[in-house]
Amino acid sequence: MSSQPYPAALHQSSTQSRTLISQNGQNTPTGGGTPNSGTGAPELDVRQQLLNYQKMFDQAAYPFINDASAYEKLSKIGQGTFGEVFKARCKSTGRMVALKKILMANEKEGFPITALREVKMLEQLKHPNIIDLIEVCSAKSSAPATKDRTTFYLVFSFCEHDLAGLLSNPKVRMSLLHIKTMIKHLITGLNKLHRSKILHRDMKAANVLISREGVLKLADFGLARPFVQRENSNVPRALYTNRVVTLWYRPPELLLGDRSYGTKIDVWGAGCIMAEMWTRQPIMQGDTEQRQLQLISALCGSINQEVWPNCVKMPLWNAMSSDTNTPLPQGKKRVLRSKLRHLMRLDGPDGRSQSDPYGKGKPNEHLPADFKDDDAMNLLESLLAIDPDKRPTADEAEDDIWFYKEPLPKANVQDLMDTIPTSQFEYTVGKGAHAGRGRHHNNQPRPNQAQRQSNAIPAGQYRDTIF
Ligand SMILES: Nc1ncnc2c1ncn2[C@@H]1O[C@H](COP(=O)(O)OP(=O)(O)OP(=O)(O)O)[C@@H](O)[C@H]1O
Repeated sequence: MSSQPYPAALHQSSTQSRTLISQNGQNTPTGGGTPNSGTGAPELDVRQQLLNYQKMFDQAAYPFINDASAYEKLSKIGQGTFGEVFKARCKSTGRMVALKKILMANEKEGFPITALREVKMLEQLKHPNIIDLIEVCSAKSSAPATKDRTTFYLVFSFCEHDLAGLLSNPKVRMSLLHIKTMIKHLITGLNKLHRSKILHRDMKAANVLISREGVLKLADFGLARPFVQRENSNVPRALYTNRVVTLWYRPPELLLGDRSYGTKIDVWGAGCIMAEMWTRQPIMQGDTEQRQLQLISALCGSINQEVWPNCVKMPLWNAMSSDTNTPLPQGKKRVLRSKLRHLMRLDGPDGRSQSDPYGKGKPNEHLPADFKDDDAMNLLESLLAIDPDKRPTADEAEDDIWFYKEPLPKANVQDLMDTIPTSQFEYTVGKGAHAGRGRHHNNQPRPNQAQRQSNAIPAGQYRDTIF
């Protein structure tokens, strides 16, 4: 495996990279000038220019990028929105990796800017609880239709499991200690991300991977972006795209059209994931933005100025509240605590195994009848506060009292991993739980998540429900 740094070109904007990487070291793009280059050369039509750029990319040499032939592809493990993901083995070291293919098909600007952003951010994010980008590598296609076309891959250290897969497997029994350890890892990874001034913007159980050694890693930085800390509240925040975060994990401010959101959108996602550790399914599964708001109100209480003074400033507040079938119903009590308490008391403070991971059976008989893990519940309540300003920062959450009480979180959940014979990917790929993973930025829930809930749900039909 190469320990070489990423190529210089990858540190530049994609436009710059076109001029920085060339076959013979000359710093000029092949294929003529740009439409208004002012050289007096005849302007090329756009299509021809694109072909020229593609040709330039295909002909270029990438001296700092390893050839993908250093890896032996073993199986396809995922179909991301932006390309396929393969499990592969490094031929020289035997190390298992995940190769994420970067789709170049419609890329007008050479190396895709989204992938470039992902690479740049992951470079800064070296942390045990964040997926490790090992390198970028390239390969020439041998298929007749795309012969000699260059394909790039992001090479990640391989993780055996993802949290969505683990939670959907009834054979995986998690103790309170396992849950606490994994939540601690999740929040520690998120804290590293936010301290590095990066928003994840796609927090969900499917984007949380777990290594064979039982260490949780935040993954999928395809939607992540750097942010600027607002030092002075009089200075308006930058406006970001609102269409982020998979619907079921999307917080109220995004659903109400906020474009100057901050780190608390990820904190809400962490709260949804924390609750899912007990419910074993996403806690609010709406099929439209309006419905998602209704489900949030049904579980977390009505959204209004009493609980969130600034809610009326949200761009869609008026539109949503004047709707005759309003997605912002009033008079709804917050029932998160009462709904989850039963599930949470299924396990003891000593971290004994759950007797029934789905909470359908009797509560743990070793526990006093009035046992409740109030500290876990208090943390969860705060992560899922309707008002983003009332949610803790990841830094505050990492320091939560729950993590300092028995059972203390461990370094890893290796003992849990040892009870699972095969990789979750092998268990689920092709069987539904991870099939057809499209990124879910629109109104349609991702099929894999719908399929996770119950075998009784026919393909294409989704529950519109709270867990
Ligand atoms: N390091 C890894 N180890 C094991 N599997 C991985 C790894 N990285 C990604 N995968 C698998 O590939 C899938 C897609 O990867 P990823 O989420 O990064 O791509 P994406 O295009 O952003 O996908 P999505 O559309 O699902 O958000 C993951 O859900 C996971 O199943």
